[in-house]
Amino acid sequence: MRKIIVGSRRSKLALTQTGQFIDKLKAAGAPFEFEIKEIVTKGDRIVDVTLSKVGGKGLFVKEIEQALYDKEIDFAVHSMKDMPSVLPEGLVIGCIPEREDPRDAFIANNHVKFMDLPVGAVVGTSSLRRSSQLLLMRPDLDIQWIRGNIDTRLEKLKSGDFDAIILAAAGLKRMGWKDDIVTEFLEVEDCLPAIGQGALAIECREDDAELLEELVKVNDEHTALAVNAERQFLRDMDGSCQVPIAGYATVEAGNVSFTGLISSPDGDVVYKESAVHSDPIAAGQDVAKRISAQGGYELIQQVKAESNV
Ligand SMILES: NCc1[nH]cc(CCC(=O)O)c1CC(=O)O
Repeated sequence: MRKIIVGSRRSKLALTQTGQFIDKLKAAGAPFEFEIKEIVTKGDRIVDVTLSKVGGKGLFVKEIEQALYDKEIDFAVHSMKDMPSVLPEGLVIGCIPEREDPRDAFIANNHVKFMDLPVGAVVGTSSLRRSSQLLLMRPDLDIQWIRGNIDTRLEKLKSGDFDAIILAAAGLKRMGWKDDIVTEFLEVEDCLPAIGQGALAIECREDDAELLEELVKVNDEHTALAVNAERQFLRDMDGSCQVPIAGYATVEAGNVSFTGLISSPDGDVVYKESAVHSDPIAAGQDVAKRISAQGGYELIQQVKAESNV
């Protein structure tokens, strides 16, 4: 029996996601043995500065992709939202399993609801996408950067450094946290998720036919269509971490409904558009085109030039 080496980051969430995906493959009857190989990425080593300052998406995947090239691993389980919009030559997303909850979770001390937070309350997030959308609803809030894994962030909340924090619902749920620790799930209409949020990307070599044949058995059609629309938007907008970018698609009766958002880092300028198409690529492109026509693309180029990426 072929032994498949699975690459994973070392964080608890990454290892949990990887273990859960391997269980799914086994349940689908994949005729392999599995071994997990832990890989430390640049994103894991940088803990003292805001990630958006040190260079965009890809921080969590580069070393893992090198290990795929070097055949040290056979596939890797990534959070889709950490994946750059274009994959390097020779590597593919072998499948996209069913998506977890795509929403952001708002967690406050004493379970004070978001709109009931006192004026000037301190909210912890290290995502420009989240901060710009939260400030649209509550311009008075004091957004402070927070880093670390889920446990660390919950600890910092409890210690009183923050009145509230925002975490992806998917991470919490995969780690087995019950809904009752969440004060409220932010609806996608109010806080549009990161592109691919809640979904996983299973990345492998494109010539590994034997593995690909098993991976497609746990592909989720609806999730894959939705993520294709979202990532087309990401590609067309030339997104990077410096610019708040969000997007979320759903699939119903063969149609993909996609909403995309771009905003200035301070959240003062926001472009948000939706489109429905049977083709996910067309849905992503349509929204990108409309946002670009309003000035969204220039906004991205301007922010990039200012930050020298
Ligand atoms: N930004 C880091 C990150 N990358 C993936 C997840 C987990 C959620 C997911 O799979 O979308 C998280 C944590 C978070 O944003 O709270």
